Amino acid sequence: MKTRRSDRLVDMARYLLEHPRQLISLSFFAQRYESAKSSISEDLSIIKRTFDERGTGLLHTVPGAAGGVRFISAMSQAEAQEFVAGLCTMVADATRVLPGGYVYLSDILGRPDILRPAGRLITSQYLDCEIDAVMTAATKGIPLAQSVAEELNVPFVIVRDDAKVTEGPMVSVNYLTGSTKRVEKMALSRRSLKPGARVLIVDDFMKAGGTIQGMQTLVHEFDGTVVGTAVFAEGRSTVRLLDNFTSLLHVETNLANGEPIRVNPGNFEQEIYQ
Ligand SMILES: O=P(O)(O)OC[C@H]1C[C@H](OP(=O)(O)OP(=O)(O)O)[C@H](O)[C@@H]1O
Repeated sequence: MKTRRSDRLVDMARYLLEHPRQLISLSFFAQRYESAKSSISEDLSIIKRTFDERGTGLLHTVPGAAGGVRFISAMSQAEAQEFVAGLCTMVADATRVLPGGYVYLSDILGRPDILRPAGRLITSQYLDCEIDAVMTAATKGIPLAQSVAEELNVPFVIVRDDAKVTEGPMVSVNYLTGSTKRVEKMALSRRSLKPGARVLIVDDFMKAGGTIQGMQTLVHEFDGTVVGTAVFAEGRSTVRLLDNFTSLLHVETNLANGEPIRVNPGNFEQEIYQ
């Protein structure tokens, strides 16, 4: 039975949002709603206009017989600025300061209402990048990595600080923790990444960057490519082992003027879209 336009628009928008970065042919929608391709094409124009006006994300059209449409999850500049301003206020709490320049974030990174927009904002930094997997280090980076992976519609892989029998054969690397100048080990199951995988590295917090650097080394052990590195927050550190990364927040503690904590927007690209 032919589906009315109003019903098609609601269901089509939901389907697109639930299948980000997947190319979906007009024939698929035409069969799903028993409607003509010309009607589907008009439907998609309405959805694209609304998504653009509301900052929902991008709807790319791929022309040709093998073409279709692809929804790209993204966050508009206005929404990003408002979201990060709220995070700055939330994190700028002296009781969050931990020894060694770390900050307690686990409550914030356990909230779906924060993880979802944080995943969209991080994803927005890589709109034109092809990404096969998200990589994070156990444990605190896992919720954020899952959110980013969901917005990219790709798997996320978890690097551990020790080999596990239950992970099968593993690839391990040693890395220098900049903060404590100790040599540490991290390992990833051989099954986790295909050779040549394009990987986005995500973590909750970066201080010296040793953990991130270790994950970058691991990606190269799989002959992979590091597409980018994104952290929820970067702390200040006398040692900084890498400088090419994206952060949502910049956190300073133990400030010279006796201020317990200062939180500002990180270095994420604000001119995302719109
Ligand atoms: O930039 P660096 O100096 O390497 O520090 C950032 C590390 C340290 C901390 O993890 P831990 O608290 O060590 O481990 P877990 O996430 O398992 O709690 C954080 O989650 C980052 O992964």
